[in-house]
Amino acid sequence: LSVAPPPISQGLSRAFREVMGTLPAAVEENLASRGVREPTAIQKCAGGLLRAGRSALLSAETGSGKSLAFLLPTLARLEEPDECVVILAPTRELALQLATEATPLLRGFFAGSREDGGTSGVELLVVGSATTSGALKRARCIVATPKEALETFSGRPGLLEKLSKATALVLDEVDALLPPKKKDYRSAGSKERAKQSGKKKMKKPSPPSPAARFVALMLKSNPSPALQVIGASATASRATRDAVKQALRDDPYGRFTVLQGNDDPLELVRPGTSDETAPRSVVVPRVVDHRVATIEKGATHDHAMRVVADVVRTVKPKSALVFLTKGTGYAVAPCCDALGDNLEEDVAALHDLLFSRQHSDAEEEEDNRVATLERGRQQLADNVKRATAPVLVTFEDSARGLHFDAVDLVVVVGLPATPASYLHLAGRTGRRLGDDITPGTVVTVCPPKAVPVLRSWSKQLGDLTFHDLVVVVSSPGDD
Ligand SMILES: Nc1ncnc2c1ncn2[C@@H]1O[C@H](COP(=O)(O)OP(=O)(O)OP(=O)(O)O)[C@@H](O)[C@H]1O
Repeated sequence: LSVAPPPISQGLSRAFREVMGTLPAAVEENLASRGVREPTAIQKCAGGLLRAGRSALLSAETGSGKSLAFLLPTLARLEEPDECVVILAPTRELALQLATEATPLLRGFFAGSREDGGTSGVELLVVGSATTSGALKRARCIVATPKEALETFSGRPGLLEKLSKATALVLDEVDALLPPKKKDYRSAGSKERAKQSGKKKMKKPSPPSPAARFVALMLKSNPSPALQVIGASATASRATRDAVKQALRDDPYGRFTVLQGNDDPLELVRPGTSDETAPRSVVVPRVVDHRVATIEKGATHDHAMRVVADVVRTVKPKSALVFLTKGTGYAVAPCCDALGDNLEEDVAALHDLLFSRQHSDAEEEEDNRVATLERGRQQLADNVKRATAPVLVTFEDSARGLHFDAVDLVVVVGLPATPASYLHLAGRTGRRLGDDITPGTVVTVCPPKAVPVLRSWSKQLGDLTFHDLVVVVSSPGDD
């Protein structure tokens, strides 16, 4: 099976231009090659606001184009050669994807200008990436995971100077970077009794996360009144906004304080409703079909992968992503081997596909590093588009924000940690391809006891229905 390329757009619609402004021809061409024509709902809601330099949190369903919604306005606002946009992402997989997405756009914005000089201007700061201080100082877009960003910039005045020139700080998958505080669900009575008996556990406050510390470092280093802060996530909520505001509270320049009578400095932008108090709608497109299949409790990874192989043969996907949840204790490599033994299709660890080439050239020259990034991504795209159905295996933690055109089956092995985790896993399918949203199936493979728990999340997940998957058991080679 081969995957149809996204339909070639006939050029951007008037609505898109109204939302995103006039874009250079090279940017338009790049968008056209991706089938972009009309703005998505979140792009419509957020485009004008972000172009005007406002800070905001973007909340819209998975696969709905949040990345372009923040990339286009922020890159378009870069003017001076030393200005830059800093993007934080919780995983290096997502950081790599964002850097890859930003590269041609940035080139498009600066094509022909003297500073282009053959480099993309996008620098990636993740474990294993090779970057230099010189490249970071010249970068127009720095994409990083929080720990690596913190380690690179802390205590280095030469580089902190670069942060002072940032026009925007983007926190992609913001609720993973700055998780909302857990609520204390104990009743008032039980809290009072615990207080009186003196038994209330004095919980040590946890130290600030690397993301929170990087945000603080950035605010301290950047005195610009125009610094824009943008967060994005399918599961961004008012609680997320409170968590972000908490991180912005100590801004030494007081830029994110709500002044009476003024607009909120961090608007929560959700398409479909102007009422922030309205209940959350489903955040995975309705075209996604949710199913369950069972394995024995405590099943070995061999047994679990035999069931996953049956699921793949039953659904017959173009491409599948298999997520191993933490609770299973399964490791990726043995699961890849076991699945490979049970399937004819190629099975690979997502991590190997994304990063194998990256590691090999730690000393590469600057130009080559950009090429390496693109090659890695191209390799991935080629693998996913091959004639056989590739099956990629990874941990649940690496799911957030990843986009692969061809994935029409997601297999979740074990029960995800929370309903929100389920949504981010499920949301790897049913994603936008040109003007359409491709349908997909999500199958959770878990012990029978976990099924009622999954079904009990149905309401929270926007009234999703989990049907049983009738698995066709067959052996490799059967037709
Ligand atoms: N206006 C558009 N028209 C057509 N395709 C688009 C448009 N905007 C974005 N896309 C494409 O939609 C796909 C999904 O976009 P993106 O990865 O930004 O989703 P997302 O909202 O960030 O999802 P998630 O919440 O899962 O991270 C990408 O392939 C992107 O190129």
